[in-house]
Amino acid sequence: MVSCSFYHVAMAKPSFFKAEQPMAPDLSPDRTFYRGGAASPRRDLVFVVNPRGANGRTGKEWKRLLPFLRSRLGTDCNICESMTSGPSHAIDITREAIREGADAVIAVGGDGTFHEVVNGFFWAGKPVTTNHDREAAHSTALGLIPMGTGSDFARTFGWKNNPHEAIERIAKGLRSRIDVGVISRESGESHYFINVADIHLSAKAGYCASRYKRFGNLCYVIGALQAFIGHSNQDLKIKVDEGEWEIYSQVTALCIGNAKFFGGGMKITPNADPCSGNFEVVILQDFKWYDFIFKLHKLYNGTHLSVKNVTSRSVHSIEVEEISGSGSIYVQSDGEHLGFLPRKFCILPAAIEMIC
Ligand SMILES: Nc1ncnc2c1ncn2[C@@H]1O[C@H](COP(=O)(O)OP(=O)(O)OP(=O)(O)O)[C@@H](O)[C@H]1O
Repeated sequence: MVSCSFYHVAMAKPSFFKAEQPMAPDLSPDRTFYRGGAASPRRDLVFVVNPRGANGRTGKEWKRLLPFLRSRLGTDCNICESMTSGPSHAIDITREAIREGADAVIAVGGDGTFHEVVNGFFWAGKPVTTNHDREAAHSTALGLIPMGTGSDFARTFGWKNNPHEAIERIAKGLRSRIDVGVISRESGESHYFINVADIHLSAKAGYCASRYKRFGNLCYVIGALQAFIGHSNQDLKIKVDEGEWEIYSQVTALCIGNAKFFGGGMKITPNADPCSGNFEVVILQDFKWYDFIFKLHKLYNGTHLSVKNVTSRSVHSIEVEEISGSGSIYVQSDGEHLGFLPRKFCILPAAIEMIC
């Protein structure tokens, strides 16, 4: 059972705050939570809110949203809110909520916050599970109230940055199992992603864009322009589905899609489907700066796969190494800077149950 009122995770200050009205009188204080059970169906929903998301708009909008959230979900659910205090805090909150048996952990913010919540579903290479033995069959669902700058993951499902619609989805409670990507390297921890991981120019553009989030979606344009400075296409070594190494010459960007959109609405991997058990890998080769001017509209509407020097393939795993040995080829996942090549990307089919 999640104790919503004062709950401590790795930090000194409480992480969950009860954001609901008093408990219904017919429920005993030491009640057990069984998802979907007939006896006591009150569910613990933990909302992980990034108050700094979308340049601070998420925090303000969340405050306005709470009364509606309470009235729509508070009758059947215990609503716990937890504000993130900085980068990576959402990971700790999520792990703790799952261990305590939360029915769902719902990210409130953009793709970065959602990405951290997804990473909180795993620890030391394995899914996090509840501490309560009696709830061995229990699994915590993942939810999203998109309120970010780009909110790219939500676009694959056709969801808008509309919190009221998101709350209706949570109230309906429909769930589907979706795939998650895992990124590894020879040394170091695994890292998880749910939307798109990408390499080289686009990853560098994302890294640059993150410094200009105060300009809203314009940050992606500024980031792309900045990334072009000093950019050169690179030959990369690629191994797909544990096959032979192949060389792709003059790669501009390599994108691994579990879902379709990145960079604030660019439909980069248009055939990706988070329920398919595969990634779609799209590789752009030998692009010049003017190609982006003439082909940008195709990248946005997802019709770029027929363009010269663009290839697409469906894969379960892909390893990517650079040939030049510069150690400076950017990697990002879900819009978050991850470091530099080499990396291996594998799909974990149906890894998480998601509120859809
Ligand atoms: N309290 C906080 N203060 C500062 N940064 C935070 C805080 N909590 C979380 N963060 C960081 O803010 C980053 C961006 O947040 P988020 O993704 O929610 O919004 P966004 O960047 O505006 O949206 P999008 O990623 O969809 O473009 C996250 O990666 C997270 O690490």
